[in-house]
Amino acid sequence: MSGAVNTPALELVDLHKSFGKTAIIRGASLAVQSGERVAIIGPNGAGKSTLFNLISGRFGASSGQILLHGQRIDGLEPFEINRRGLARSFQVSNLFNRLSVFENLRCAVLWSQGHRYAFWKALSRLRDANDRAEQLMHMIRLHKKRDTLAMNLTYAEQRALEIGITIAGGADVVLLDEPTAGMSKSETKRFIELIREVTVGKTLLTVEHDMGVVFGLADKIAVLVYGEVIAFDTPDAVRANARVQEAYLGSVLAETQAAEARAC
Ligand SMILES: Nc1ncnc2c1ncn2[C@@H]1O[C@H](COP(=O)(O)OP(=O)(O)OP(=O)(O)O)[C@@H](O)[C@H]1O
Repeated sequence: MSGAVNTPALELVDLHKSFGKTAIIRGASLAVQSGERVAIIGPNGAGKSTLFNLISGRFGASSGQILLHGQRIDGLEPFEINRRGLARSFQVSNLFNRLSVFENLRCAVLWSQGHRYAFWKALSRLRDANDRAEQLMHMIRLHKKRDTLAMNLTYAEQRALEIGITIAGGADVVLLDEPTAGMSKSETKRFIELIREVTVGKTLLTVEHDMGVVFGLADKIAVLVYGEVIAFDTPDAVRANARVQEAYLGSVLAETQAAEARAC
């Protein structure tokens, strides 16, 4: 055989998770290559959020392995996984509402550098953190809101700030949980562009219900049904996959088309 085999940026190997006697993740396997943008889709209750919680270390797996760049991360604490280069978006509630955009970003940068308990001592002298926060603020297009308190931002701006905080530490594998949930169509469109820009060169995993976002953003789609990845392929291949049609996508696409027809 010729050609080197690339180590996946993120790999799940026969992952299982049960809550009590109930098996939720039932042998999920997935290999995501560096730089790929992957959307995880599946019916309600399929285990998508649970999978994110396992990958980010919030839940421990019942069995199986999770590898980040070939190194096992299952069993590590969330902050250890974060320091190894995997970041997960939190919901808007993770923002410091009474801090400004700039201060939120600077806190995130300092935390990622391990200044968690000392950041108040010499903020103004920490030039690197200030520079990085400025850079992030431009990336997420909130530089004109530099001194606005997080609580006074629009919802879409808060979600952008949340993404800035997520990538503040320079993680190269980024997990976003329904990044456009609650946004209008035009906000969603702009937000997809923003996500594309800020994740250039990174590996991205999103959990997503909105098929417009899925097909607009993802290089590959992983379909999770009853805790198993039943398909992992390009959007076109997944759309054409008979098993996916039967288990999930057929009904979702029909609903989407019916909703669009009603809206016309
Ligand atoms: N901490 C927990 N304890 C017990 N059961 C849980 C826990 N977390 C999730 N579950 C159960 O696991 C199943 C999968 O939930 P999960 O939220 O991962 O699905 P999902 O695919 O993200 O669903 P949705 O699309 O509706 O958000 C559900 O039946 C849920 O009730």
